[in-house]
Amino acid sequence: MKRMKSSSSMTNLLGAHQESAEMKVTVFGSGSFGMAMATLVARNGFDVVVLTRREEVAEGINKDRRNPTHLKEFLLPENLKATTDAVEALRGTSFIVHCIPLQSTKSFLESMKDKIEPGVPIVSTSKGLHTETLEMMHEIIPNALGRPQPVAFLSGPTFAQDIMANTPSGAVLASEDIMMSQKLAHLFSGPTMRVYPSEDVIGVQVGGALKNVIAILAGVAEGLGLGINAVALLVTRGCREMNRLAVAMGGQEHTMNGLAGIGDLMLTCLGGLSRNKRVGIELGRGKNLEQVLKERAESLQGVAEGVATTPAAVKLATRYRIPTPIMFMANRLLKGEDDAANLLKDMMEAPMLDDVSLEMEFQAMKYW
Ligand SMILES: NC(=O)C1=CN([C@@H]2O[C@H](COP(=O)(O)OP(=O)(O)OC[C@H]3O[C@@H](n4cnc5c(N)ncnc54)[C@H](O)[C@@H]3O)[C@@H](O)[C@H]2O)C=CC1
Ligand SMILES: O=C(CO)COP(=O)(O)O
Repeated sequence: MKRMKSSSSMTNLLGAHQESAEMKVTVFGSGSFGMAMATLVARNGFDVVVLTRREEVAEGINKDRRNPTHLKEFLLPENLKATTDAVEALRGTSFIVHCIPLQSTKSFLESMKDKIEPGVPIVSTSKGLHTETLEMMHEIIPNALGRPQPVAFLSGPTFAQDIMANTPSGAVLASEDIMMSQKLAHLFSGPTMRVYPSEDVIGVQVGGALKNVIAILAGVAEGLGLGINAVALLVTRGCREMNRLAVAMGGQEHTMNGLAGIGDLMLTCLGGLSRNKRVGIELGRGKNLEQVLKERAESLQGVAEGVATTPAAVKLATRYRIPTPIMFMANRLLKGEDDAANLLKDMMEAPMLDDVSLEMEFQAMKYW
């Protein structure tokens, strides 16, 4: 296919999809979401190259048009290729879609910093908070690269499998520059994907990170066999915690009421495909976290970002003095400090404090 000679600036993104056949997109990561994003933009006509760590994955994609480890039931578009060579993956690229788990992003990007052109936009799809530094992707990316880089954040209720199946989905794409959000949102949009541009970089990222924490507890309730009332109770009260913390951190309430907030929370907590909810289900059934994570790693079930995000979420809630008893419950459970049944009993017995100030509610929390 015909390529633009130099495609590293935002101006090259103007006019897509008309120019899509001339633009190359690089996707970092060949896991479930890397494959879904690569397929989505390939369907929009871009030449896509997936950067993978594994030769057999690159070979499967290039020769058989299937990823042998993730979503292998789906035949991939012909204009989607893969390589293990970062220089080849990035040569002449117009933008990058980053689909590497958040906790691994710093070391991954540090190793890539000399290979990524400073003007190439990176669209991050990673959902989480760094366990130790509490950073989000808008901090991790420039810190790892050691320079500013145009960045945007795509988040919403988008299970990889449904994107591959080409059923209707929607998401939000945020960057500090609304013009850039609009252009990039357009590149992901198509007959089965609506992407809404936003400037709320914080809200979009916090929504995607915290919904995974609540999803673990939704899974726990299901694993304990407590019924849908209990799940709805946890998810709704969890949503309130998520919104309050996001706003305290600088996110906008309307973002939390949209696809990147409640939309993703509903999908993850109530849909059947969530890895985070699955971790919770196993914990609710009595397995310990170590056992659950070992089994998931052995069967390549993919990252459950909520596990590493939960300790960071409670530290941020403490920093901002936001009462988040459900997130604290998740943290105690993951740390093995209490069992699920006890924690839920405590939650039901906690005093009703809805008509007091946030600070009084924060001080009245039991565990922290
Ligand atoms: N799977 C889904 O439905 C969705 C996932 N996401 C987010 O996308 C991100 C990626 O998720 P998935 O693709 O589902 O995870 P996954 O576990 O299926 O794949 C992760 C990929 O990253 C690679 N990777 C991990 N550590 C690496 C490192 N240090 N260096 C190089 N490559 C590394 C793995 O080899 C794998 O290809 C997560 O933050 C997730 O929350 C967002 C929306 C939907
Ligand atoms: O973020 C997701 C969908 O929007 C995927 O959720 P899980 O990571 O829990 O599978």
